[in-house]
Amino acid sequence: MTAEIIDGKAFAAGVRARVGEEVARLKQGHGITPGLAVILVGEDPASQVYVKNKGLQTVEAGMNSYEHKLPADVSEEELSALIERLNADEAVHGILCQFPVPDHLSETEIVARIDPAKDVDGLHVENIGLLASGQQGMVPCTPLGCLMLLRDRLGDLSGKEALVIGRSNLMGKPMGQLLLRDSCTVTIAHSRTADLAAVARRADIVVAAVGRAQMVKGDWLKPGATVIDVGINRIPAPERGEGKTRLVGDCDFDSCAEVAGAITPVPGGVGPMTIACLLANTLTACCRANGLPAPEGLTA
Ligand SMILES: Nc1nc2c(c(=O)[nH]1)N[C@@H](CN(C=O)c1ccc(C(=O)N[C@@H](CCC(=O)O)C(=O)O)cc1)CN2
Repeated sequence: MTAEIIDGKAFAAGVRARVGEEVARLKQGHGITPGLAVILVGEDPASQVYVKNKGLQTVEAGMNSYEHKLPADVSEEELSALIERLNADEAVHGILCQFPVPDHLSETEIVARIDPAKDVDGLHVENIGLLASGQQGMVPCTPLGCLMLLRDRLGDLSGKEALVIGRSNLMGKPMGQLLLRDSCTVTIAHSRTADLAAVARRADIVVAAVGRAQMVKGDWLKPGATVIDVGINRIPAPERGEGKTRLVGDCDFDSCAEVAGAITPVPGGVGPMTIACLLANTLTACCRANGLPAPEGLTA
């Protein structure tokens, strides 16, 4: 079997276009423009690229973008004061702090200070609790993007055996909750899981978010399974020249594509969905803040 390649880049472009249409409608009908504030602490090169892309795509969708770049040695008090200002600012509907942050700052503390209604990363404990109890809150962007890709390919997910590999707060745990909400039978595997290959062979859906390059092999998969690869790992690529590198996922793409029914590539799979869903979440937060229904199909 040779798997269908799920084109996350094209799907994300569709989500962004839909967000843009809804934003135009919101402006025209209600005179409201959604606003997203992104905080970047320090000068991590990858984070700088992600934040720049977030700003560009926010503006492209017709929303206001507010970028706050803080020095790597910013104090917790200064960062908290900025978040307080953004919480109180009516033009700002979504707030996120780009991760990772320098070691002297706590990601948990930062998220705790963001107004849950503006927490477009969906990481505040209030939003985690709402998701876990099946209520409406903000849903983390990457798991939301994975869910959109899965629903698009498989339609109704109910009754599917789903395996999530990885138990991070940003990805594995919310992904498990979302799949459970769609009535999948969910297993969340991690570094202590015994015989992961045998667990994976039962799964109709495998979401790999473990952060280990090319860990999931094709002979772990049930034939026809849908594989969502969330990993973004840079590995040496001597075939491209001395010192060169390339991006790979948590799945060994070539062997998995031989067995899976469909698979996301890296790059060009889940990654682009993260920012598209951030825009969707900002629109959702803006609609809710103004007592309007959030557009259908852009949230879980
Ligand atoms: N506060 C947050 N911090 C971080 C998050 C997050 O969701 N919230 N996620 C990641 C970084 N990230 C967005 O912030 C992100 C990662 C990857 C991509 C992406 O499009 N990747 C491309 C490849 C990019 C490359 O060439 O390096 C792909 O997979 O095709 C977008 C956004 C950590 N921090």
